[in-house]
Amino acid sequence: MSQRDPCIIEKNQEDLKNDAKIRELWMKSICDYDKHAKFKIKETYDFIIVGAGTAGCVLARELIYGIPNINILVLEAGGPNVHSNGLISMPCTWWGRAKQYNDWAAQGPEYKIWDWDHCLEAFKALENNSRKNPDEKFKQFHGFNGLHNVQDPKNGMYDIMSGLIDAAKTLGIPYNDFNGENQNGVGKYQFTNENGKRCSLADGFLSDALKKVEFHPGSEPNGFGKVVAVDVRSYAHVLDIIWDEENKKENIAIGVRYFCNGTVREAFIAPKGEVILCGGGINSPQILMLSGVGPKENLEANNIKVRKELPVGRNLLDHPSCLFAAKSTIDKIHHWSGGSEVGIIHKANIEGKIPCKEELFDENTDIQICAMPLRPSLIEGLSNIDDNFGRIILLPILNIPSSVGYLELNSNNPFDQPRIHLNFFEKSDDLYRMISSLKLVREILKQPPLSTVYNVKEIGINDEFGQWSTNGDDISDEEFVLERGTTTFHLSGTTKMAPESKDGVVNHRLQVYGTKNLRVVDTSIFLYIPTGNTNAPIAMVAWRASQLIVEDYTRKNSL
Ligand SMILES: Cc1cc2nc3c(=O)[nH]c(=O)nc-3n(C[C@H](O)[C@H](O)[C@H](O)COP(=O)(O)OP(=O)(O)OC[C@H]3O[C@@H](n4cnc5c(N)ncnc54)[C@H](O)[C@@H]3O)c2cc1C
Repeated sequence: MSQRDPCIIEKNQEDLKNDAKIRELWMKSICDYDKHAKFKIKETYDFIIVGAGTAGCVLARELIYGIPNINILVLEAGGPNVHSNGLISMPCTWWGRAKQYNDWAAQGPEYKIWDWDHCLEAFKALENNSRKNPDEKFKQFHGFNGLHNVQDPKNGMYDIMSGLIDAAKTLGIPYNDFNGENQNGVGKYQFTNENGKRCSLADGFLSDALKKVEFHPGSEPNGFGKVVAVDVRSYAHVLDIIWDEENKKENIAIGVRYFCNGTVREAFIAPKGEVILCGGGINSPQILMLSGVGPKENLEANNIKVRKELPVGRNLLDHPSCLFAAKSTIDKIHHWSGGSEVGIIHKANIEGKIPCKEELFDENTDIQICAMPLRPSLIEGLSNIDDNFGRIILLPILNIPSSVGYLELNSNNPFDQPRIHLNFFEKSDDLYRMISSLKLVREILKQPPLSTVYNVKEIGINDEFGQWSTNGDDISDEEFVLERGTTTFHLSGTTKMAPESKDGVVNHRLQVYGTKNLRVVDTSIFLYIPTGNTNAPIAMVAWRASQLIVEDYTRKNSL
């Protein structure tokens, strides 16, 4: 990848202005928003999918091809895929892991549909891995015919990244291809890439879903026909769920209210249809709570009538991380690869010490360190860094955090962000494990060839992306972690899939307890946060969910 194209930068700035304008319009109109207003347009669909992120795109594609003669409405609060900015197109890593799925399945016999065998089948169905000459072991864990492109780095790797691998090996960290059976060790990532650009699920799945358009004339002489297609609306912000007021006790979802083009609209589902929330770990719980499904206290405090009391917004999970930088005075980094080329996955020491040999070989890993080369002067937003040296960025991520957060409504305004309490490092073992990983990072940087050939020197930990603390001497590791620890954007767990008696919000088929025609399919449903990046696991969940929805729809139709 060469320097950022000035046209792209200009376009991004234009997009940002538009976003601000749209938001301003939303805020103005929402002040006048009257829930009892008469709506002019009545739209009916078999499925309404809320959110065209990872899960929503997979689901739209799998449902439109999986069930004959249906139409689907996808409502997306953000802009169309083509408006995504340059940063979103950067390549980055793909990583999924197996073990925890059997824990999901262990919750009861009905949860067996989520055991590792079922999940692996779904992972493979999604993936189109372009590895040349994959061996049998690799084939066991990867798919080659799906719509989600996964590649090895196209142009090889920077020498300094090979140096990092050698330095890690010097410390006794084993080399491993961690996209296979075991995750511990140092190795190279694969990317969700096509032609050097990050390939989203919208590129693979939503584009394919949009290709299916059929018209079926009505059977009666003057009967209406039906368009079989996926209708995607961008800048369409879902406000809440419309319930069947004639059967109040049953909490039957019949549609959604959404805001688009300056007005509040309604869309409805056909009698056997469903509303499927794919708004992500923050917004799906928010929509549920705005619709009266959630913790009684928080709903009542915001003047929302409680329809079903459930612990929505609890169990907020994320992977805390600390961005750590080292500078090489050897001028060998000419551009930003834009992705984590190398990873080190290890078990941390619970007392905050450098992990010992046994821990480095332990397959029960709890830390992932992503490493990438970076030349700040080439990156928009980092121009405040006045030197022109190359850097290695190392990002230790706590893959199995003990601390759990929660979110709650700030108000009943759908455009008001919920209050998010991440509670990072609340449990001391999280803090010590992160400190252990930082110490390991420092040890790696001291090893040859990093210390010899590349003259690598630690700079410190990131402060709001770009301002590095001077070095590790003037601030303790504990302060480093507590002050600079940040999100990895893997927010999950807020409508967890578990029995209702165990604080679940959705059942094993992802249906919201105490409601009808309503599911959640996104990272909110994770019981435990996956021990790795979340994009592939949630795509997998959406693929599995599509099978469950097809089964249920077929069953309803045969009655
Ligand atoms: C900056 C960043 C970098 C990341 N990098 C990686 C990575 O390298 N590897 C990895 O595996 N994971 C990565 N992730 C995490 C990954 O993107 C998420 O885990 C994944 O996208 C979650 O999928 P989802 O379907 O649950 O939600 P999302 O993909 O977030 O989709 C939710 C969609 O719903 C829409 N929406 C929300 N509210 C409403 C509403 N009220 N009405 C209508 N639409 C609504 C949103 O606009 C969004 O499009 C990254 C995340 C971020 C933010």
